[in-house]
Amino acid sequence: MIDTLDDLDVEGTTVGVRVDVNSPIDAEGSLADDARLRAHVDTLSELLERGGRVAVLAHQGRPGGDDFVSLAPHADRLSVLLDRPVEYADATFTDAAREAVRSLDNGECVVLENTRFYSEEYMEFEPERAARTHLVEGLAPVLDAYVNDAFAAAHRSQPSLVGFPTVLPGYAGRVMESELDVLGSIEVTPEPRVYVIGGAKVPDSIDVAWSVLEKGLADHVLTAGVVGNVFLIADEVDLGDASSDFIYDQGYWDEIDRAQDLLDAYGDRIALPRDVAVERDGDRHELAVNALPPRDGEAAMDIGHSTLAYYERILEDAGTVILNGPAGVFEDETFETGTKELYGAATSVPMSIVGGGDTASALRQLGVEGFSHVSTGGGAALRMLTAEPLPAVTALENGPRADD
Ligand SMILES: Nc1ncnc2c1ncn2[C@@H]1O[C@H](COP(=O)(O)OP(=O)(O)O)[C@@H](O)[C@H]1O
Ligand SMILES: O=C(OP(=O)(O)O)[C@H](O)COP(=O)(O)O
Repeated sequence: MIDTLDDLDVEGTTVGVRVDVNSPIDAEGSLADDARLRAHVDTLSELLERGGRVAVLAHQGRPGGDDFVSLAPHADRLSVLLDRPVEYADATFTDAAREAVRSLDNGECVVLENTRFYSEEYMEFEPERAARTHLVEGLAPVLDAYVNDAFAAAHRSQPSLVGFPTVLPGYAGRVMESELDVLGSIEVTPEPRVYVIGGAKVPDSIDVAWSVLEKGLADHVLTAGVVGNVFLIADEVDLGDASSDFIYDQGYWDEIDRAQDLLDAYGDRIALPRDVAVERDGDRHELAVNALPPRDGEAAMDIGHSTLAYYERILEDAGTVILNGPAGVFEDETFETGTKELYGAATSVPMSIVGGGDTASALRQLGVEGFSHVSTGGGAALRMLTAEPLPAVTALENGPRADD
């Protein structure tokens, strides 16, 4: 049982609110999409209107990535969305951060700096250990309560997600509450159930595939995107050096063995791309799997039309489809077809659930709509749809209550 904002006496309370505003960032370092910020407006407005003093905690990107940037643009955008001043502090748990939080008045809000600028926040801990990190020990003393609205990060056991609710009374925000509500009952969704795993987070996707196949939740797993490429290599298809180097550079080479094990165990329920699209002479060029490898330098950037026809046939009979991750490099118009058509076909399935920051932004960009539920989370939604507990939710369940 988790407490929600209905259980929190907000007036005059200093609340640390963990949100997930991890967003695409453009070449100028600005937000390329603000959907994840808009999702948290209800929670933040409610806390502020009820007289809370709000310190916003969030991560952006991963160390080393081009999108690993400060939360200053997020604070500016939140100020517009909340229609009130939102301060930004370039500190998270130091004296400067504590001072920024202490100086809040009722109904005021400060966005603290990207939690992942501190190395401990990019590690996974048991909650008790997470509670002893610099971030939590430094900031918790100036907070009265902790609200977790970051459903999209709830599959991570990082300090800002599992440490704070171990030492402070914890509450689910409105996004967290509604996501848990919708996604908490996967076992009772209509069958057959099809999971589509695309995108670029290969280890997470393979974990999910294992879990749903092992538990009998998935009748079919359709692979696409980089995940599909890893499965093709595991199936001994020669995708050429460009795709292989990309997978190697991402540190996903070991995933090929895991994909192979999965194919050995559940190959009859896993569908692999039958063709891929590469760029040739400036255009999209589709190659059947038996015509691979492509020419030197050509990478598999999307699934092709024969794969689409194959996957659409499977979707025609599905009762539920759960999708995460674009089918190709949708950011490039030449390779948006796979994502547009596959996701478009999924909207005709009686129950269609989509997850993922990039996926949701791809669908908006491509104008694909009509799903039963578009989750703010990708990995988190998938983890939940495997009927696995989310560490950040477990930490809220097990943490102290205001009346303890
Ligand atoms: N074949 C491919 N090669 C390289 N990148 C790909 C391919 N297919 C999809 N992608 C990339 O995957 C990224 C999104 O994946 P991911 O982060 O896993 O999605 P989400 O945030 O929805 O979980 C996009 O930037 C897209 O360009
Ligand atoms: O974007 C996120 O996850 P998602 O891509 O699975 O939707 C979350 O912000 C978690 O980020 P992370 O996968 O870098 O831990």
